This record gives sequence, structure tokens and C-alpha cells, in this order.
Amino acid sequence: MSDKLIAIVPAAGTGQRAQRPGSDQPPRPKQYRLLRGEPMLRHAVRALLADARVARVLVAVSPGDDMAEPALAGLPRVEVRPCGGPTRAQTVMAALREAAPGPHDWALVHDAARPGLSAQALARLIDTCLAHESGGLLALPVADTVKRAVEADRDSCLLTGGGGVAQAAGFVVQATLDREALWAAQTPQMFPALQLLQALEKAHAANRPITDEASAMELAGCRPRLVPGSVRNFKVTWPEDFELMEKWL
Ligand SMILES: Nc1ccn([C@@H]2O[C@H](COP(=O)(O)OP(=O)(O)OP(=O)(O)O)[C@@H](O)[C@H]2O)c(=O)n1
Ligand SMILES: C[C@](O)(CO)[C@H](O)COP(=O)(O)O
Repeated sequence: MSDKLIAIVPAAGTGQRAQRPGSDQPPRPKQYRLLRGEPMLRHAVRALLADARVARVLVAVSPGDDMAEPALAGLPRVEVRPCGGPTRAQTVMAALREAAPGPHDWALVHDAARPGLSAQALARLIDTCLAHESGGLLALPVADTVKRAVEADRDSCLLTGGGGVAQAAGFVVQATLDREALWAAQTPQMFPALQLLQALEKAHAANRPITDEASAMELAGCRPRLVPGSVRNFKVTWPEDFELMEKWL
């Protein structure tokens, strides 16, 4: 492959949802919590390095972050950049600018919070995108029945055997969605680097909420290819996810 494949790892989040309510532990960002004795970020970066086609890995952290360098010590082809922004999309945008890609380079964006990426799933994505010369992402067909929720209010009552009992708080079902065509997006997501940067900049300028690279490319008129990911590549998000991920690793 003559054109470079540059991996970008957004690692500037604070992991709010991963904190246990009322926990007396210091709020260390989740990407630095240890799994099998190593920071989650190190697992995620090593997973990318497993494919020799990945030329460099740019890890985008918050300005002033002093945990990334020690967490990644000794790993080859890794550069830490303190260019993290207020949202994931802004972090990725800044990292792409720092990478200064050439016109034919590809970007492979992977969450620091997905340390369970396998070499097989990574190779599947890279092979598919290169073979079709089109962008794509790992994803899984949705397995559960999917509900659209609305906030419960005084009008939404839950009928019990004993009569009507008002459900004062929380959420209620507004509708059940057809899951036939639904896939849950994972990372890595792989796109021509300059096209991705342009798409993210355009979405940002238009104030569109962007939670993954594919959605920016979709807004730009692209149809990213869905490549089967794996259950083990889930995003560590909630307090109980750490224990589960540690078992997989
Ligand atoms: N401003 C941000 C926000 C998120 N991320 C990164 O994007 C990935 C996926 O985001 P998520 O799992 O939502 O992480 P957090 O934003 O840290 O979590 P939370 O939303 O629970 O605070 C993580 O690797 C996270 O570090 C980032 O680089 N910059
Ligand atoms: C990119 C992503 O991991 C795909 O599922 C996800 O969209 C990130 O979203 P988050 O809300 O920032 O965790």
C-alpha cells in the first residue's frame, strides 16, 4: 500500500458515565483506568498497532494531560498530541489537522474506550475499505427490540392489576422501532483523511451534532460501508463495563 493509513485515537474525554455515583475514588478519566494491569488506552493503541499497515497512531489528549506518555511508553509509531477539544468530533478534527495527511492518505479513527478490538476485525475493516476504495466502519446489527422513549409525565399512566397508578418519573415507551435495518456503530471508522476532515469541518460549521465519523461523511453525501464488528469491541461506558472488558481481555 503506497498511501499511508494514519490511526487517530480520541482520548480527551472525561468518562463521566463511567463514574460510580457517590464514589470516593479520584475521578481518573476512564481511558487511564487499569485493565489487566495496563491503562485502557494502551490496550486500544496496541490493538491498532497489531496491523502493520497502520503507519502512525496519533493519540489526541486534553491539553495538560500528563498520563498519556507514561501509559503509552515503549509502543512504536505512537505520537501523543494535546489537541483534545470539547467534543469527540472536535478532538478528531484537531487530530486530523495535526496529522497533516497527504491527498491519498486514509484515517482510521478508534475510541480509546474500545480496548477489545481484535486483529481480525481491524483487518476486516481495512481490507474492505481498500478493496472497495470507500470509507466504512465496524458495526453490529441491533439484536434487541428497540424502543423510542419519552419522559414520563402525569398523562402517562402505568396500569397495574389493582387499578391505575401514575408513573411520576422516568421514561415510558413512545414506540417500538423496526430494527430490521438498524446497526450499532463501533470504531474503528476508516475514511480518506482529507475528505473526513472536510466533512467534520462542514458539520461543525453547520452546528450539526456529530457522534461518529460516519455521520459527518453521511452529511457530506457519502454512504459508508458497514463491516461486521464484534461484541467484544464494545465501548466501555458504564461502571460495570470495566469488569466485563477485563474478562474479555
Ligand atoms: N471531548 C472529547 C470527548 C470524548 N473523547 C473520546 O471519545 C471516545 C468515545 O467517547 P465516550 O465513550 O463518550 O467518552 P467520554 O466522553 O470520556 O465519556 P462520557 O460521555 O461518559 O463522559 C473516548 O475515547 C473519549 O476519550 C475525546 O477524545 N474528546
Ligand atoms: C463513535 C462511537 O463510539 C460509535 O458508537 C460513538 O458514537 C461515540 O459516542 P459517545 O457518545 O461520544 O460515546
